[in-house]
Amino acid sequence: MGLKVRSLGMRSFRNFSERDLELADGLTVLVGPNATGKTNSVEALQMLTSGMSFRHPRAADLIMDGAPGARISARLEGDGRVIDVACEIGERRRSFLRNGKKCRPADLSATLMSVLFCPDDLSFVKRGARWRRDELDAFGAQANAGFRKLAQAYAHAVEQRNRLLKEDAPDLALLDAWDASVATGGAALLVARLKLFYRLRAHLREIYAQVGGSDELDCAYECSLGELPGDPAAPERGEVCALFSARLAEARAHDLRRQQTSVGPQRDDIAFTLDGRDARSFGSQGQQRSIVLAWKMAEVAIAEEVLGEKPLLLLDDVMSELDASRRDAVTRFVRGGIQTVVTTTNLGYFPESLLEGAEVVRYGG
Ligand SMILES: Nc1ncnc2c1ncn2[C@@H]1O[C@H](COP(=O)(O)OP(=O)(O)OP(=O)(O)O)[C@@H](O)[C@H]1O
Repeated sequence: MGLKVRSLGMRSFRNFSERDLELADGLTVLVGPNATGKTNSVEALQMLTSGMSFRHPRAADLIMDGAPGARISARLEGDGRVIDVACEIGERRRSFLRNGKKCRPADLSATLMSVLFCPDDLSFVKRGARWRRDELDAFGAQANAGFRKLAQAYAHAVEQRNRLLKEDAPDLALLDAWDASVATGGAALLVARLKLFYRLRAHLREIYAQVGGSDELDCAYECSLGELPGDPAAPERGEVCALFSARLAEARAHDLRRQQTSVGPQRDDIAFTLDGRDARSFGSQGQQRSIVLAWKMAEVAIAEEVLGEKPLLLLDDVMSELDASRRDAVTRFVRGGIQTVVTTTNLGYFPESLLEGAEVVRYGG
């Protein structure tokens, strides 16, 4: 059966002074009018599973107006295990707890992962490259604590190099040192990213056909360093580092002028094609939505491979945005036995047969 979230508790969190809810093993539907706290509940569940929120809030934003602090907690149960996870939020910081002991955010996702699909994701294919990079990195951080560290270390190195580039007369010896750190950290992050990307790609094409795509979907990792040596899915880290160092040296004059680092994983992108044509300009809105749906389902498949159990699926207000055939694809997926929390203002988007076994939690009114 695997681990399931049995219950969620929120204290002084967002618009809730005190709210507890029970979750079903299968589908839980949070239904109610706008601004009643459905997304806030999904956010709490995401924080307690992935250790992060898709809204990237400051700690203070999470605390109910006027309260000194907030607490969210969940009980996970399954296969004879009971695990309590919590997050205590103060004005400046949040701390995570696992069975009452302080832990790292990564320890929560190592217990149970989650995959979130929300309205912002619907424009995943055509939005700026940052959205696709962030999606890959956020999923990588959940799947592997090492990935999280690599991403943080690399972001720090690039930030320091950019800070130096902004000085009036940058110390070039120091710039050499930051170039070395950026190249080493960037190569490690890139190798980890590519490994994850190719795993997702392997599932994506097949899942796209299952969600109703009749054309052939493919995706490519567009690397700002140019073509990488060796196997694109598993390049050798030392060779990537050497290439990165060479690119930084070539770009130095340009970077000094522009005062920022112009090459590296922070400039990469993921491009999708349908029958070989760019999905951004050629794909219909429906096809682009099928691509992101397939991408999220591919994340579910990888999460299951990583942890040996299905992740928690969080669907925030997306049913109303999908047409009937894509809603059917989601319904089939949910029926496949994944614990799912869906928010909606209208139960009419769900077939009667699906609601029969679901826990329906009403918000507002
Ligand atoms: N720190 C906070 N303190 C008090 N209220 C807050 C806080 N943060 C958010 N809110 C309130 O929570 C409400 C939004 O809740 P949420 O986004 O969960 O709505 P929702 O039920 O998902 O609505 P919709 O159906 O429109 O998506 C807003 O009214 C907002 O003002």
